[in-house]
Amino acid sequence: MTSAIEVRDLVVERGKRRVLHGISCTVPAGSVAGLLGPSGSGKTTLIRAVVGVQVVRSGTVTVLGEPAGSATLRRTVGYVTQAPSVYADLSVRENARYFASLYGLSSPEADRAIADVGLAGAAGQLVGNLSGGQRSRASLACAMIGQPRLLVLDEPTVGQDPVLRADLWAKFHALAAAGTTLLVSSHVMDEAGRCDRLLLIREGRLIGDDSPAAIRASAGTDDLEEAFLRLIRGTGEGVAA
Ligand SMILES: Nc1ncnc2c1ncn2[C@@H]1O[C@H](COP(=O)(O)OP(=O)(O)OP(=O)(O)O)[C@@H](O)[C@H]1O
Repeated sequence: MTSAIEVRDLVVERGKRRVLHGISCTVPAGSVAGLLGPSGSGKTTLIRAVVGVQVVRSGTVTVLGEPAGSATLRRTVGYVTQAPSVYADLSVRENARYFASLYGLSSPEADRAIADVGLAGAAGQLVGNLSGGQRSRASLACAMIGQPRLLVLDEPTVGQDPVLRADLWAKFHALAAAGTTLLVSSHVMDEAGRCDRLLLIREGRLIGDDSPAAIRASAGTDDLEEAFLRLIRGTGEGVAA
């Protein structure tokens, strides 16, 4: 098994507080890994460390065999933050074509990414006039254009309706089947169940790193939401808190 992400003993301080307390985990290449945990538990901080924009106190983060943040990873890691990073005064198509041009790619690739996120019908609209959910998908399309080997998505389905969420998850799995690795943070439990592997963080510590089925078994319930509550509260059967 090749790893796309390897985190070893990662300690991060933000402000004067320690927010990650020695996290170690591995994400296999070509898998969809879900990152879950209560608000403020450190998900975005871990994501920032993986994409190489977070100063770390100690430990290592290796991405596709290189130290996180290496210049060589710029073209191979795509990152979509919670705040959409597209130009409001350009149309969806103009945004996508602009990002395509940065990768030396052509218009058809940009148009394909727009269609992949279900925005073909809104391609001519100014991003500033889109709904929040449409804007997030425009941002996702721009991140997918360069066909990154690792796609890191911070809450990509917020504001999407159930049909679009299902379509996006189908797309994520299609990308994984083609070899892309996805690290996806989410608060939505039915989405957690769609991941190959789940990383569960509580107060800056990893308290679960397994398949959804194994997480259910370890918490002693078939209901993933209840399993998370038990693990978060430290009341699961096999909880390593
Ligand atoms: N710029 C910052 N300076 C100081 N502390 C910060 C900063 N950003 C985040 N923190 C703190 O770091 C901790 C982890 O925050 P992080 O954003 O990683 O959590 P999260 O799990 O992604 O939360 P959410 O689900 O609400 O987005 C929190 O206690 C937060 O207050």
